[in-house]
Amino acid sequence: MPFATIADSNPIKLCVVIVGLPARGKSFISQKIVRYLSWLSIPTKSFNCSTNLEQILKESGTNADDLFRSNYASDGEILNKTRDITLEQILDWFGNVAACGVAIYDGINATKVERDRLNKTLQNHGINTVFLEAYCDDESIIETNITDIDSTSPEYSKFESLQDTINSVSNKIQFYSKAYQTLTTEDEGDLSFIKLINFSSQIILNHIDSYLKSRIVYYIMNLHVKNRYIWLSRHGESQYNLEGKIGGDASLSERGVKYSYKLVELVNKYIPNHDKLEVWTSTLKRTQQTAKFLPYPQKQWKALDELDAGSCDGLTYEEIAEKYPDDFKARDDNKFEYRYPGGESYRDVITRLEPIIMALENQENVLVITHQAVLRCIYAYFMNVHQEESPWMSIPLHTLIRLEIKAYGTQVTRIKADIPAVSTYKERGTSKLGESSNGTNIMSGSVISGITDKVVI
Ligand SMILES: O=P(O)(O)OC[C@H]1O[C@@](CO)(OP(=O)(O)O)[C@@H](O)[C@@H]1O
Repeated sequence: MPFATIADSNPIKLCVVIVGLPARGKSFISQKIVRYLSWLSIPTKSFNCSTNLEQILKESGTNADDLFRSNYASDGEILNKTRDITLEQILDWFGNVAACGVAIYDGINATKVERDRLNKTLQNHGINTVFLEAYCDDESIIETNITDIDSTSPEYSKFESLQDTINSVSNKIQFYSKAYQTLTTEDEGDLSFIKLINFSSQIILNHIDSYLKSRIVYYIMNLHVKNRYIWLSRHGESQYNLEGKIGGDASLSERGVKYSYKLVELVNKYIPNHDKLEVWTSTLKRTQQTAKFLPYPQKQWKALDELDAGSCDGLTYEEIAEKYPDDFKARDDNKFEYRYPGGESYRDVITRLEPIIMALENQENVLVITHQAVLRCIYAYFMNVHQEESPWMSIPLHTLIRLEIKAYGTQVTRIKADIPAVSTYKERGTSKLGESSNGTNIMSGSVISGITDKVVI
């Protein structure tokens, strides 16, 4: 029986209704919440009003410029239809796909009347609501958002120049601004809401009445939009890796020690501002020995320790297959959920990694040196990898991984250290480990920029 997660302890239907003028970072926040909650195994989906609006405009042959040059009418036919469709999609999702979970209504939701109506309808369908306003009057943030939208948002890819995007967004801002009412406790004190002022420099909370809502608040408080890098590495090859054994607290092999020296070089060469670097390791010897020569502040986190293999700790995969064939098969069948007797599953690791993710969202210039399973979980969060796939990803030894985190996507670059190491990768259906990597493949010793394992929103 797995440990309960916040998904299990909150079997509720929640709709996060986003409020805010264009270029306030609404879609960025929506997508981040989707990614965070999905990573925690909570069914979550974002429903985007402007995608629906575009479709309706197309079908009705209406020119978007004409609409946005007119006066805003809350009950105008096109806007009403857009809201109805978005709401229908959400009700349909809760009705047919997710018995419980979180829907994000990603729209402008400009007026008190519109919000009131939405709140009542959702309540009538047994759906709990929290409004999340992205309020911003700092022109520099708005300008940065427009530039980001121009380079990354599919909605604006049709425009040829940044100036076209600026014009289009400015028209929309003018259109909605005339009617826009910000959330206040005086006017809408009955609503449950989160108001972010100038991203998260100030936050107002009203009736945050459930654990799930407070998790969302805490998460958003840790977000920032600055482009930045996060650096990841497994420890150098360990004695246990050489012997094909899992778990334990072994020291580095000779080649592992070489990697710990090489890592200093790689950091100097590839990490900009490395003088301000912070190094995080687990509490296990092999990660600390790998960090030994790095002259930066170091933090040890118990949460970064390798997945606990329980009664299989210290065995090779072949020994596990022989001694515990049922367990061996059960793990191959569902590696994400399988928990070693007396140990952990990938799901358990994700639960304990939550504080690490919060801290990483809040920070830049961090090098995390940890283990195969833990890195898969961290990587899955940043790269939006599905939970069934994540335990099977290849995270080779002696490789520095750079995650370039941007508002609407993450790009991965792998830097191979050119020091041979065994492979610790076991494919599904076999107890044998993969081919040993001799460090001379095409990636060795060079930076492969632009290897985008996956670009996510
Ligand atoms: O989930 P799988 O693929 O077994 O990978 C996790 C295993 O990786 C290992 C190596 O085989 O991690 P580590 O990075 O700590 O060396 C084991 O200790 C651990 O049990």
